[in-house]
Amino acid sequence: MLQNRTTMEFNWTLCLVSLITFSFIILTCRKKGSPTGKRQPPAPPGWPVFGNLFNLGTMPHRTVAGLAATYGPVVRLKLGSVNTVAILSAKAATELFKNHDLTFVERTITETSKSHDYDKSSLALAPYGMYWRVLRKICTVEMLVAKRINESAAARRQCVDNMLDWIEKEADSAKNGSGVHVAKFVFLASFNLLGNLMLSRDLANPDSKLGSEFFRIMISLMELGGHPNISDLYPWLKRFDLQGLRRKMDQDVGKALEIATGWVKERVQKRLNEAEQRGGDRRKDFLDVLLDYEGTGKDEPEKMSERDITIFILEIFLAGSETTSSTIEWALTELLRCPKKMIRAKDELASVIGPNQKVEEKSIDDLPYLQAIIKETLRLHAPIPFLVPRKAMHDTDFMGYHIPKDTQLFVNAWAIGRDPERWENPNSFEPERFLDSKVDYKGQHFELIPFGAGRRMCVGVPLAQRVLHLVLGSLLHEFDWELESHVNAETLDMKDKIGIVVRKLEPLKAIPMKVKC
Ligand code: HEM
Repeated sequence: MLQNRTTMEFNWTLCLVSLITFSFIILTCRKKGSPTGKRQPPAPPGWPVFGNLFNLGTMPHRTVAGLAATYGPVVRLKLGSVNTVAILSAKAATELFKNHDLTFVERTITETSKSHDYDKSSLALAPYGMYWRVLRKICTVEMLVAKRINESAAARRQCVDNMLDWIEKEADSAKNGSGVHVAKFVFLASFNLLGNLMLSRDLANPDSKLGSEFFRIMISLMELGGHPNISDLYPWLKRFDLQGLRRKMDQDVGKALEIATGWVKERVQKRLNEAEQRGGDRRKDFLDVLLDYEGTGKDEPEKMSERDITIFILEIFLAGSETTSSTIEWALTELLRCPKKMIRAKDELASVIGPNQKVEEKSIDDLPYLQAIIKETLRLHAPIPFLVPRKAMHDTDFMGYHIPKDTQLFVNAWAIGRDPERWENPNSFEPERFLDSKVDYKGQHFELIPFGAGRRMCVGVPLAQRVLHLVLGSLLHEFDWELESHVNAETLDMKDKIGIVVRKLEPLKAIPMKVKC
C-alpha cells in the first residue's frame, strides 16, 4: 500500500517535472524564433501542442487577415504540428508569384484527399511533374479554350433557362413574402452545366436515379473535404481517424467512382458502336477529349487510364460548382444592399440585350458594369480564401525570412482583396472602381487573385468567367429582386462560413418578380 502511494507520488512528480521541462523547451524555442537561428516570419504566441489552433476561430480567413496589423504581411502559424506561413498583402503576393512560385508549386495533401488514391490522379493535388503537366495541357489547350467552350454555349443556355424556370415556379408556390433560396438553384444549374460540358448529360435531374445519387455524393464530398481534420494537424493520429472523416470519404469516393466509371464504360461502348456505324457527328465533350488523348509513352502516358479519367470528372464537379454558386449568391446579396447599383446593372442589361431577349455569352464584352460587379464580388468574397494550400519544396528565403522545407503556405486572397494599401475603401462594395481600371483576376494583378496565380492558377477561369456573367446577367435581366419583408439592407446577414469554399452563413433568400416586357 505504502509502496503504491510512493509510486503514485513519484509518478506525479515525474509528470510535473516533464511538464515543466516540456513547457520550458517550448518557451525557449519560441523566444529564440528558429532552432536554426535564422530569422523566421513573426508569429502570434501559441499554446504548447496546439500552437495557434485556438487563434483561428470559425472564420480563419478573417482572423488570419487581422494578424497583418500586428505582425505584418508574412505571418508564421503553428497549426497543431504543421508549420504554416500566411501571405496577407498584395505586395507579399507579388513577391511570391513573381519570384518564388516554383518553390511553392507543390500542394499540401490532406488525409481525406488520399481516399482511394484520389490525390494521385487529381490535377489540383498532383505533384508538380509529368502527370500534372499532361493534364494541365489537356485542359488549357483542348478543353478550356474558346473554340470548345463556344461549342457548348447552347447547352449552357439551356441549363440557365431551366434554372430560371425552377426559380419562377418556386416563387409562384412560395407563401406571400417568402424568398427563394437562390444559391440552391444556381448550384443545380452549375452542376448540370458541368455535366453537359464533360459528359453531355444533365446530372441534377429528378428523373435520373444515378444522376441524383451522384449529385448527393458530390455534395457530401464537398462537406467532408472542407471539414477540419485532426489527422491533418497531428499526422501521427491519422490511423485512428478520430472523426471518422476518412471512413466516410472512402465510402463516398468509392461510390462516386463506381458511378462515374459506369458512365465512362458506357461512352467507350457508344464510341465503338459509332465507329462501326461510321456515325458520330455529335459534339465532342471533355470525356471524348480524355478518351482520345494519345501521348508519346516516353515522358508521358500513352493513354489516360479509366481511373484517371473518372477522378478528373469528379474533380471538375468539385472545383466548378460550389465556387460558382457562392459567387452568384454574394453578388446578388451585395446588389440587394445597394439598390442603385442593382438598377444600374439592370439598365445596362436592358440597353444592351433588349426586352424579350436572353442574355447570351457573346454579349458579355458589351456589359462592363456587369463585369465590374463580378470582379468586385470576387475581390470581397474570394470563394477559396486561402487558395488551394501550397507547400515549400525546399528551404527558402522569402522577403528576408527563412522558410523551412515542407512549410504549408496559405495565400490569403480574401485579405489581399481587402489590403488597405492597395484598395481605397477596401470593405465597401464599389464595382465602379473597376470601370476605368485594367485590373482583372487572370493572374497578372496580384491584388486580385480569387483564382490564384502562377503555375497552379485555376485552369477553369475561361469557363467560370462565362458562366458567372451568364448566370448573374440572366438572373438580373429576367427578374426584379427584393429582400424578404423582415430583412432590409442594414439587417441583411453578411457573415460567412468556411468549408471547401466560403459561402454565406445564412443562405440568401430573395423574392424574384418576373420582369414584364
Ligand atoms: C468562381 C469560380 C472558381 C474559382 C473562384 C476558382 C478558384 C480556384 C483557386 C483559388 C484555385 C487554386 C489556385 C492556386 O493555388 O493558385 C483553383 C484551382 C483549380 N481550379 Fe478553379 N475556381 C473556379 C472555377 C473552376 C472551374 C469552373 C473549374 C473547371 C472547369 C476549375 C478547375 C480548377 C482546377 C483543375 C484547379 C487546380 C489547378 C492546378 O492545381 O494546377 N475551377 N481554382
